[in-house]
Amino acid sequence: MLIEMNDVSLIQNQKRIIQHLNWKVEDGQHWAILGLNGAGKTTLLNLVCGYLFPTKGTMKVLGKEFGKYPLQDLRKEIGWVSNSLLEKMKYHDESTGLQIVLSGKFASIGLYDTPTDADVEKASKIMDQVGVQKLRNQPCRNMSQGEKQRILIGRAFMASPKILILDEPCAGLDFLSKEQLLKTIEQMAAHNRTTLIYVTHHIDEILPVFSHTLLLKEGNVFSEGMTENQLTSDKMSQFSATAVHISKENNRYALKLPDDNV
Ligand SMILES: Nc1ncnc2c1ncn2[C@@H]1O[C@H](COP(=O)(O)OP(=O)(O)OP(=O)(O)O)[C@@H](O)[C@H]1O
Repeated sequence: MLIEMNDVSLIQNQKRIIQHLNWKVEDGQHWAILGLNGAGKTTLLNLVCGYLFPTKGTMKVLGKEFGKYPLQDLRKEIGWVSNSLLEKMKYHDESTGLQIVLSGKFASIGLYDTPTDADVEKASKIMDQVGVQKLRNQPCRNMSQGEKQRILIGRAFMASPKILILDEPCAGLDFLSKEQLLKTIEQMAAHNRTTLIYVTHHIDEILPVFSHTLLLKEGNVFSEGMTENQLTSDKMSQFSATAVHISKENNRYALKLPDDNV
């Protein structure tokens, strides 16, 4: 079991942000977390990475109970690609694609340590998988946002994490860059043993590789389980308190609102 949360609640500033949450992630699964703004997605990720502690309930991540194991060691096994990481790339404008990917081994963003030949070989292989070999010697300042996202995903794989959190990776990407990034994510899932947790507001980003989906609402699990049982018109209408229609074509989900609900 990779993540095990039992009746977890989190209260901050007198506000109950997470309420009686139960969630289990097993080896070999890939999860999507879908929630509207303010549902508690970021808070849930902060709990998983040990940046926040449950007020009530118990949780284990990678089999380790919180408070009984050094968090530093645990965090090395969890990658987190987020917008704030993308922001930090601004301070490494001169670093090349290869340097950024390599730096994942040392949990830094720029490269301050000397990599071995084996590290460079591993980084090169990852860059092939992520489709960014052409950015090997290109400084970050010349990269598009979509290219930076793929470089950051490559950087995360450099540490061979057991869990990789992809926190709204398609936010701000144009439709072509988004499709390219989704393809990259699918490929990485096929080539690595890392469990992916993909956080999003949009159901069209939930690719077939995400076997399981958690619908998070008001800090609670609205529903969870096999993706095809979550992304149905009935369930999504209840979830969003709006009549919505879900369709699936070429293995991709789409959501449509009736005209009078817009
Ligand atoms: N420290 C805090 N004190 C009080 N309330 C907080 C605190 N941190 C978050 N919240 C509230 O908890 C709720 C969940 O926030 P969170 O950022 O986890 O949601 P989210 O699902 O990630 O949202 P978004 O999709 O908009 O990024 C929000 O209503 C937020 O205002």
